Amino acid sequence: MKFVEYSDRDALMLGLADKIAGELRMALASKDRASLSVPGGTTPGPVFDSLSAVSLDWARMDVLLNDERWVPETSERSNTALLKRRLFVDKAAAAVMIPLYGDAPRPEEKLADLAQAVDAILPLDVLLLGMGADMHTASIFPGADLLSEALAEDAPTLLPMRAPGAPEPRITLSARALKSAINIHILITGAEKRAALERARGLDPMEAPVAAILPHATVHWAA
Ligand SMILES: O=C1O[C@H](COP(=O)(O)O)[C@@H](O)[C@H](O)[C@H]1O
Repeated sequence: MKFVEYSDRDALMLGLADKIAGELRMALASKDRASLSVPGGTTPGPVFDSLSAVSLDWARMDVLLNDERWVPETSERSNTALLKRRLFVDKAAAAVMIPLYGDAPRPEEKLADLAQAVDAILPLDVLLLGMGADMHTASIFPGADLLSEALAEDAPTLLPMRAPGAPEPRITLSARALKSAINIHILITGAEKRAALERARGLDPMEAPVAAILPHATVHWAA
């Protein structure tokens, strides 16, 4: 694992957006289309704000979430709605969104269709992940019903997920799909998540799911 500490959160968000933009530019220089997967939640909004204003050939970009809460876009918990509000604006509005939600009561009903579109763009060129203080990443939670399936080396690309700490069903990229990304970054802020990260480094992914990704990732942190 690589660890980069920034002087403050503004420097973190700007520096990380710049790093990601550079990696996307590199990817677009050598092929027709490139891909970016991003987290939802409360942390990455400022990175999206910066990225959305970057001059890139966004029309050649496929963008998807790492995971989604199984709620419609009208819900304030919808990661898709966050992405549309903060990333798919300005220059980045030209990017193609690969959805992780479909209108059905349960994720299982849409899983095959959603997975087919994600499989078509793997491996991801750039993966940005978040992490919860409980050491979950994407929607791979400690104690989740399909945790061992999501961590398996032969895991499917997408899994439905239900966990004690998650109020609604989720859909998530598996650890296999995440780890296959070419450039992997994890964004965390604050003392609580820094301590959780240190704890996760010594734990098995069944206890600390983010540990499955850490050896492949650069972690970006500011207090
Ligand atoms: O529920 C989620 O949580 C994690 C962490 O979110 P944060 O609010 O602590 O930044 C996020 O990475 C994930 O995509 C999201 O669905």
